[in-house]
Amino acid sequence: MTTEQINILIADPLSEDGIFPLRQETELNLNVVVDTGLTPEQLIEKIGDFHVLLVRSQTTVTPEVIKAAKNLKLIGRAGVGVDNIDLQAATEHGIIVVNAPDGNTNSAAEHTIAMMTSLARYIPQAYNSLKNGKWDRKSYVGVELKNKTLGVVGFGRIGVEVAFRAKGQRMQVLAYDPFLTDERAKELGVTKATVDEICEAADFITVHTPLLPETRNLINKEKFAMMKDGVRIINCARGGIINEDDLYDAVTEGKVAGAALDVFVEEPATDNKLLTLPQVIATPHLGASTIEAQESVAVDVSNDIIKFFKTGTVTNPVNMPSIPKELLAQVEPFFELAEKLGTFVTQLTVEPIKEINLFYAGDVANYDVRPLTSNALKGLLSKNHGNHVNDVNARYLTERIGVKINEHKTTTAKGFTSLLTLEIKTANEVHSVAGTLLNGLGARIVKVEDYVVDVIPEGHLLYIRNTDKPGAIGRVATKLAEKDINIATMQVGRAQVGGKAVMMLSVDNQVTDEDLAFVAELTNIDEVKALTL
Ligand SMILES: NC(=O)C1=CN([C@@H]2O[C@H](COP(=O)(O)OP(=O)(O)OC[C@H]3O[C@@H](n4cnc5c(N)ncnc54)[C@H](O)[C@@H]3O)[C@@H](O)[C@H]2O)C=CC1
Ligand SMILES: O=C(O)C(=O)COP(=O)(O)O
Repeated sequence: MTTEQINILIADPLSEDGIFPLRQETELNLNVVVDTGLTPEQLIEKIGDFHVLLVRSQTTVTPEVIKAAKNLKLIGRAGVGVDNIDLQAATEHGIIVVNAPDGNTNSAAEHTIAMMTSLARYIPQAYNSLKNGKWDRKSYVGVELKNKTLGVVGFGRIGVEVAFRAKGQRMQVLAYDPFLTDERAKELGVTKATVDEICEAADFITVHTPLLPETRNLINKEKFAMMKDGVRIINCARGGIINEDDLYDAVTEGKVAGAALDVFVEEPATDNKLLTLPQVIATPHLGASTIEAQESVAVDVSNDIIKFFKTGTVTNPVNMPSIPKELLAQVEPFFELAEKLGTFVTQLTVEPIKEINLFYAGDVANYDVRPLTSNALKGLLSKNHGNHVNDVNARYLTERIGVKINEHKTTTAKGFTSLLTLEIKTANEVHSVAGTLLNGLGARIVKVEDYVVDVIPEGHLLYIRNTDKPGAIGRVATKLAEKDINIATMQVGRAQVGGKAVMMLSVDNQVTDEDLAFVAELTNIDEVKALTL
């Protein structure tokens, strides 16, 4: 049981029913603080005490917030879009970001359909008019959805659900998504199209992509120019996917008959010029605002927080690869071994590493080995980054310093069921270490450089390279005894009789390379290194 207190800051309004997993958790010592509506300065001041930050779309998690977040381990987004969170800064600081991608799909899709129907039939305008005492039937003659073409740009969870519902309205659906295959389009009963084809053919266009550099201004002046006169536009995804100035012009010029917007470049959007246009109907980012969606996203993100602090893994990571359960079961036993190999090999050199080669051999090569590589890199970087390196940032930090990472797979493992070999290259040196899992006995290092050994990768080790001449082993043992360094186990290996050899000793207490200078001076000893795993 973990007793250390985990402080959780809920900075945006979350469903109280949805956070019940946090409230009722007993194994972890969770301290949940709800403080919504903080200014950016207040958040920066406050965040240092917290291990978890939970947000929706209102709170912007800037690099400054992350810099001030000295204890932060996890940022939870109770919803889909993470464009309000600086993922790069989070990754750099080893902070895992999780979201709740499934919980609000229905609500967002239903809201999109509600907006499209309202747009087609002028419901908000007519409502306003009637509430203002007018019985005006002439101004609000709408269009039917039936037999119209809906273009869906971004065919992920929400896009697909919108398409299903639109088909229920007997609309034809054109869909664009870089990942949409012909087979899937056919299976879902939609026609695959490009964005340009959608612009040319659609009567209604709805966007459902994330806001990314590639999707910002995806629908712009050029795209409006391609559209049919009288097209209607819906955005329940993110402000900025449709260029707001270009939309304003297209509406005022009469190209676009109307637009329904739930999201805006700047929110709260009380001062947006689009809202002055009678053809534009709008809601204040309400796509996910239903009892059901809010409960669901809060439950999902709460469960991921608990899972993270109990197991170190999460279900919905945003800035690290998600490991499916089946894969995790296969590769998790190798995590520690991979990390130890990294910790081991990095201590064999003082030169900067330029290239890392990971060789996966045998059974393990049948799986996605990227999580193992992350663990190996974590071990490798630990010498310089201590515990600031983790699964989230290990690959990022390695690549940032310009180190090349190569993964190689082969099915033959030299007699082992699975064998992991880690090789590092510096400007002048190449070092390698290999390890395996022995049935029932755990991890073993089985090869260091070219020498076959059998070493448990833990504790304090001495790695001694020598020439295979009588007396070398005895001299080392005697010298260590003189200095009161107790040998727990000892392994020797050699490439050939009388040639280069290696001794691997485990000792009871930590020693440094300096403590061992006297060993290096012994006859036939070439190199001595103290390693801690
Ligand atoms: N208004 C609201 O309250 C809500 C808004 N959203 C927003 O809806 C959007 C979509 O959410 P989901 O469907 O759950 O996400 P998703 O990840 O399931 O789908 C997004 C799709 O966009 C596609 N995409 C990426 N780049 C693209 C490009 N350049 N062109 C076309 N498609 C591209 C992806 O391949 C993916 O299939 C997100 O921006 C999310 O933040 C989500 C929930 C509620
Ligand atoms: O999930 C999303 O991406 C949303 O846009 C929902 O935002 P919200 O949590 O309602 O602020």
